[in-house]
Amino acid sequence: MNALSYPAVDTAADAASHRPLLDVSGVTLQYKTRDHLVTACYRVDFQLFQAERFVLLGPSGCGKSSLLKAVGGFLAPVEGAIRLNGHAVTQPGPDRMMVFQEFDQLPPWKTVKQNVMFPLLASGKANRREAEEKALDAIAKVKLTKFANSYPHTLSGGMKQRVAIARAMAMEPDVLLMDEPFAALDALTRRKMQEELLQLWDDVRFTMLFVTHSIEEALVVGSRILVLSPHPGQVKAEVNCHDFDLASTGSPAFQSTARRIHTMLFADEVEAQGSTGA
Ligand SMILES: Nc1ncnc2c1ncn2[C@@H]1O[C@H](COP(=O)(O)OP(=O)(O)OP(=O)(O)O)[C@@H](O)[C@H]1O
Repeated sequence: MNALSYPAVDTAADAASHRPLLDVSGVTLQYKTRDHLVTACYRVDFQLFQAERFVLLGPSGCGKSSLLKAVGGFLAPVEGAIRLNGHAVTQPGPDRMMVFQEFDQLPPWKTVKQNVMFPLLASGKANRREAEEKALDAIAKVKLTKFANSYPHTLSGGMKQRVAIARAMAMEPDVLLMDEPFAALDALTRRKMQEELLQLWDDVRFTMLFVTHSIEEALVVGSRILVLSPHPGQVKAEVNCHDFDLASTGSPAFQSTARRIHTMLFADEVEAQGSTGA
């Protein structure tokens, strides 16, 4: 921990009374390829509490997506443990729903409503009537009621991402996992989606683990940020940023925190280049 580190909760008493929803402890993730063993991240620790908006921030290749996959149960740690509600994560489950960057994550032959209903039905979480009710409710929350019977190819990129968010939210997961969900959108739409996500959070108070490599996006959408070093990712610091939103991007406090994170990431890049002789 360094000067940018803050406690997750205000007092030791608070800490004792709050069990983390998600506990990632000493997690190392690796990929075995035919020729190499790639270490994606090394001994990463973080804890996520109910209704937090927790952001994994770091340069390309530092293992952010890999960490999200591991929390999703798609990639097993070679070292350390991941616990959700005190239980070891060993496989994917409906308690963790993922939203990806890609616009083609929605089957094109299903309407918006059918897309949102699908995981509810496939997981057995709801019967058809309940699934329809939950789907329409989630679709209304992302302001797409008028498009409930439209097909994905008739929607804009931003609208497709709202459907993907509605589909995940309808499952009422313990944690919503978001892998750079707005990265492929144009700047204005991205900003609008960040605003809508924060409104949705105000309304529903879900728990979110959000991956980005944009410092500004991390500060806007997050309540807490885990800053990771370059490949293989290691925890650099935790930054408390729950006071920031889109309205504060021009404020001196926002700008100075953004600069401090930038310096931290950039210093790492220089170190990494130095160590490889680049
Ligand atoms: N399926 C895979 N097989 C082998 N190596 C992989 C695989 N997926 C990721 N990696 C490697 O693991 C490291 C971490 O990748 P990861 O995608 O988790 O990083 P990231 O921080 O999400 O990057 P980006 O911001 O570019 O998406 C990288 O070196 C990457 O090349």
